[in-house]
Amino acid sequence: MTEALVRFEGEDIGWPGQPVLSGLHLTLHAGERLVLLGRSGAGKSTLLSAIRDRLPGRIALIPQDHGLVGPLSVHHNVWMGRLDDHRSAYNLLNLVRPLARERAATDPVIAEVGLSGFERRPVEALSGGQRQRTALARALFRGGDAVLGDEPVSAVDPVQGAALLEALTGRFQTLVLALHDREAALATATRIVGLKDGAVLIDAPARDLSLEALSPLYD
Ligand SMILES: Nc1ncnc2c1ncn2[C@@H]1O[C@H](COP(=O)(O)OP(=O)(O)OP(=O)(O)O)[C@@H](O)[C@H]1O
Repeated sequence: MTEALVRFEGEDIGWPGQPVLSGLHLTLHAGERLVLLGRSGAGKSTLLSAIRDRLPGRIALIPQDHGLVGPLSVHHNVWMGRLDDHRSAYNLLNLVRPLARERAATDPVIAEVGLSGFERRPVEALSGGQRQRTALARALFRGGDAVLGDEPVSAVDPVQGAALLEALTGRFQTLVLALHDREAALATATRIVGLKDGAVLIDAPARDLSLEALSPLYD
């Protein structure tokens, strides 16, 4: 078995006095593609943030609200994925006027998510799906040991979503994603954790599961 990255051993996860998941047992290993499923409010975001708090190494995040800066361009938002790799004077310089080398660095990931031509467009002038793709490009640009994504392809169509999930699996060794699309989950995950009624109802290799096997999560 590969290295254990995060371990929960019978813990309550949630807010003080308000556990969302009680007595959670879960171990995340390097190289896993873990997809969290469950109805709205089941605790997927809560578990993602608990995993994020403990995950070692360089992590790329795709938050549910995208976490973009509206008045800034697509280039700047993507480039912010590597803000902590540079000194602040350099960052300020690129913020005032994007440097050719930084544009050359972000252009390929912007193209990968299908946003070529939108590099200079302020994010606030984009559609919901285009914003989501910008957040995805930022994670791809950041790179790292793992990516955590909260509904990272919810605003794009299934074909585009499948291509974007493939881009993530190609870029990161370890993935933890909350998804609502069960077919996408089965196609992407090595392991599926299904949450229901404050507990883990399903924890199994994706290859052993089917759409039918997932339906009790949504009853
Ligand atoms: N800041 C908070 N303080 C207290 N309770 C919260 C807070 N945020 C969420 N909750 C509660 O925690 C539970 C789980 O929410 P969570 O956002 O983890 O669910 P989810 O499965 O990600 O839902 P969705 O699919 O709608 O995003 C819900 O009952 C929610 O009301």
